[in-house]
Amino acid sequence: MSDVREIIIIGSGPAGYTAAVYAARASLAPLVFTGAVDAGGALMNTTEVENFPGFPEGIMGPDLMMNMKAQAERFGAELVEDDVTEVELTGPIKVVKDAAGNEYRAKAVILAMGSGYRRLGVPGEDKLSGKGVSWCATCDGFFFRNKPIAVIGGGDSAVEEATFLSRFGTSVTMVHRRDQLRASKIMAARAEADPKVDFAWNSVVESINGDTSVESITLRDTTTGETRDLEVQGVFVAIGHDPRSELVKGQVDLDAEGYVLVQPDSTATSVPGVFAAGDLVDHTYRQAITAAGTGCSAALDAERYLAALGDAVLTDKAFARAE
Ligand SMILES: Cc1cc2nc3c(=O)[nH]c(=O)nc-3n(C[C@H](O)[C@H](O)[C@H](O)COP(=O)(O)OP(=O)(O)OC[C@H]3O[C@@H](n4cnc5c(N)ncnc54)[C@H](O)[C@@H]3O)c2cc1C
Repeated sequence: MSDVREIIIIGSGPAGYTAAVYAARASLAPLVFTGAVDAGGALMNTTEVENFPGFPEGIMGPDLMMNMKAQAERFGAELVEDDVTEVELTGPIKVVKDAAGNEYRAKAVILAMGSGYRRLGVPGEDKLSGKGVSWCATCDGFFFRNKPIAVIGGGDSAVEEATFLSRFGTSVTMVHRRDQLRASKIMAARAEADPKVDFAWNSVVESINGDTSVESITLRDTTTGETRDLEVQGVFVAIGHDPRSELVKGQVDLDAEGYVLVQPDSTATSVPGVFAAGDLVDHTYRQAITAAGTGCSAALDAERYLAALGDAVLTDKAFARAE
């Protein structure tokens, strides 16, 4: 059993690193898989983070994540900069395999693989990401004060983004491929009643244009095929999220949209010894601070689970001695 660790954490966003800080400080020597390409998580792709408590002047996303990494390492977390490609979670000893073909075992696993914002996949989107293109109005809306904005999408979250952004922008154009919103009636009515929100119906984005920042988007009318440019300085893409739960599909319970299900008031999944945190479980808030919060909870839940396992082993030994 010597090569069996106490705890393995998969993911190095705010959820994974916070879980690592707590687990390391509890002397559980966590092994953290950071991911090969996305080490540090979603905030590595953003500029200023202004709403994470403790940084009154804001902090650059990559700096915040480097700080979290350093804090986890300071207390003894061990990092593997690779993707986990396979897991076997059902038994009492969990097996985790990485892309390099190494195999690791642990008594508890924390899943913190996050979720990916769906991208439009059009020219200009990658180049201007963080330079006018955003996936998070709560995070970035403030930067578009008195500027024209477009929100792409027609569901509840797109409407929520649009009505939130109308506080800041001079105008907010909702670009939707259909001729009416997909959002619930009450949400749609809210957008329609907002004097700053207007609509580009039957429209899809062909490209996002600008050299160093967004200057316009090119829209194509889905009924006539005609294209036109719309001058905007902010583009918020709100066409959905996909939790990165493929790795554990079929092993832990997921909801219909693929988010990992946890028990009420807990981070425990359907499998004993497996906990989940951050955007991987979160339909609603999807913020760095909420991910960090549930990362903390997952480490504390795992710590209690391991302590109970230890108690069970001690009790078994005591019974064995008495027999
Ligand atoms: C552009 C942008 C700007 C944002 N700005 C803000 C902001 O200003 N304020 C705010 O509060 N929130 C912001 N957010 C939201 C915030 O980034 C997320 O809510 C938060 O990062 C979620 O944390 P997480 O740890 O759950 O997941 P993530 O940060 O997504 O991290 C997931 C981690 O899992 C790893 N991973 C995934 N699969 C595997 C695997 N198979 N093996 C190993 N590792 C794996 C990835 O490499 C990554 O390290 C922003 C998001 C984006 C995209």
